[in-house]
Amino acid sequence: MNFTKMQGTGNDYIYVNCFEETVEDPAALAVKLSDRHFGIGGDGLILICPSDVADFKMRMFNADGSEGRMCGNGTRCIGKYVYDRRLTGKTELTLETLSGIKTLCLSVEDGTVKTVRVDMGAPVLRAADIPVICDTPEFVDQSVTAGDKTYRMTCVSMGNPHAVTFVEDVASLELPRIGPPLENHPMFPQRANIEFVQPVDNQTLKMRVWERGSGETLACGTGACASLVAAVFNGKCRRRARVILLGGELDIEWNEQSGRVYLTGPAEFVFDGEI
Ligand SMILES: N[C@H](CCC[C@H](N)C(=O)O)C(=O)O
Repeated sequence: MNFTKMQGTGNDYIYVNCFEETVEDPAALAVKLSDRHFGIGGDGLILICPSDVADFKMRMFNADGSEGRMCGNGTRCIGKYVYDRRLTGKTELTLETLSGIKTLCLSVEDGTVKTVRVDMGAPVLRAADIPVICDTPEFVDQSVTAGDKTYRMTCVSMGNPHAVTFVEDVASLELPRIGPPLENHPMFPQRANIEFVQPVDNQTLKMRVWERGSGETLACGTGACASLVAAVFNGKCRRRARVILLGGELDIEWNEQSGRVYLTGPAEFVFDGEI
């Protein structure tokens, strides 16, 4: 089977073109191939599939084999893949995901995609829809105790669940220790992606992420969107900001008129291979 390794701000996935390949058990394949010692190595597996309702369809699997409902960095890489590999000549695409149809706008230079702007849709804050188990309609700036610590968290869904907490210094955090108790907290019946955000100024956020099913990744597109929304809700930044991640930078805008979040960033090929 042919595969392509790609990365968006360091969030690296193994991509399989399911117009040409058939993947019988994607969950098991994601676990096997994501292993950075015994497999190809990646944050998970992404299938590029035909769609009856959009130009293409994405299925995304975390490194633990769980299927995610949306992947911002992954959508940008799919945009680059399908344009550069001539599966389409369009620079405005629709992509079917488990969290609805997303629109991608490809910026092309010298015949290849450099950056992609993704309409990520409107954020969801209703607790029951994230989902978060709590006794309030939304979960904004409320306490969560996990392990030996209590955090002030704001929960947002971008089609997948996120819990955002604001910190003084992201660099000092030990995510492998503090991430799992939050990811698996009983208040998150479907687990959650956990973002640690250090506001730099009202247009710049630093962020690290402990991802549901993949652990710490160098970037998380949906997490950057959730972080921006949470920062606006908590009065920590304007509706458009640069999010600085370990793997690079993303431009996130929560548009006031439309209420929709836009994610803009790079996408890169790493290598092609066959297994
Ligand atoms: N890295 C992805 C998010 C993966 C989310 C996944 N960990 C889950 O929701 O289970 C992104 O760029 O949006």
